[in-house]
Amino acid sequence: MTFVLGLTGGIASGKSTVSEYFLEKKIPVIDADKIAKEVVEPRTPGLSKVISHFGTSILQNNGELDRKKLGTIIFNNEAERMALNEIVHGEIEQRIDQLVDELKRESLSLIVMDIPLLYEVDYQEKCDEVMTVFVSHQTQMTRLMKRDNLSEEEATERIKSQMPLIDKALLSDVIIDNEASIENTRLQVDRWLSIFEQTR
Ligand SMILES: CC(C)(COP(=O)(O)OP(=O)(O)OC[C@H]1O[C@@H](n2cnc3c(N)ncnc32)[C@H](O)[C@@H]1O)[C@@H](O)C(=O)NCCC(=O)NCCS
Ligand SMILES: Nc1ncnc2c1ncn2[C@@H]1O[C@H](COP(=O)(O)OP(=O)(O)OP(=O)(O)O)[C@@H](O)[C@H]1O
Repeated sequence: MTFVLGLTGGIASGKSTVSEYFLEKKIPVIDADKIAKEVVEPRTPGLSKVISHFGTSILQNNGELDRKKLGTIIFNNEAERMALNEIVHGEIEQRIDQLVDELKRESLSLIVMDIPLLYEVDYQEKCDEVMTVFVSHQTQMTRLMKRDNLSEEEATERIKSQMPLIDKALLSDVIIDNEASIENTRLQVDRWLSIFEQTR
C-alpha cells in the first residue's frame, strides 16, 4: 500500500524547502501550486473562466495571466478570493486525485502531496498522515516580505487569508520546525523518514 503524506503549512513557512528535500531523496511530490499554475495557462478553460470573472485587465500583454495583479486582488478581498477558489479548485483537486491514482499504481511506498490549503479544502481525509511546516509569525513575515518583495501590510494580508498556521500545526500528525537552519529542518525530515521506514 502506498503511504500518502500530506505536506502543508502557511505561506512562506517552508513547504517547498521540505518538498525539495523529499524530491532529492527520490520521493515523488505532487505540487499543488504547480498544478494551480497549469490550470490557468493560456488557452485553457480555466483561464477563460478567470477572465470572465476578473476581466482582461488581469492579463499581461502576451496573453498570460498577470499573477502579481491577480494576487493583489484576491489577497485583499475575501469575496474575490472565494470567487477564484470556486473557479480553479475543482480542477486542481481533480488533477491531484488523478496523479495520486497514477502514482499509487506504481506501487511506491511513499508519496507526498504538497498542498498549501490542505486543511482549508479538507484534503487531510485523503492523507495517511499530515506534516505541517511551522515557523513563528515573525519569521513567516520576514521570509515572505523578503522572498516576494512585499510590504508589511501586504504580507499580513496574505497570511490572514489562510487558516492560522498554529491551527494547522495543532491538527497535524507531524510538525517540522523550520525556524532554524535548512540543515536543521532536513534532519527533522530524516528523523521522520527513518521512523517511517522502520515501521513499514
Ligand atoms: C493568486 C495567484 C495567481 C498568485 O500567484 P503567485 O505566483 O504570486 O503565487 P503562488 O501561486 O506561487 O502562491 C504562493 C502561495 O500563496 C498562497 N495562496 C495561493 N492561493 C491562495 C488562496 N486562494 N488562498 C490562500 N492562500 C493562497 C499559498 O500559500 C501559495 O503557496 C495564485 O496563487 C493562484 O492562482 N491562487 C489560486 C489557486 C490556489 O488556491 N492555489 C493554492 C494551492 S491549491
Ligand atoms: N530554514 C530556513 N532558513 C532560512 N530561510 C529559509 C528557511 N526555509 C525556507 N527559507 C526561505 O523562506 C522562503 C519561504 O520558503 P518556501 O518557499 O520553501 O516556503 P513555502 O511554504 O513553499 O511558500 P509558499 O506557500 O508561498 O509556496 C524562501 O525564500 C526560502 O528560501
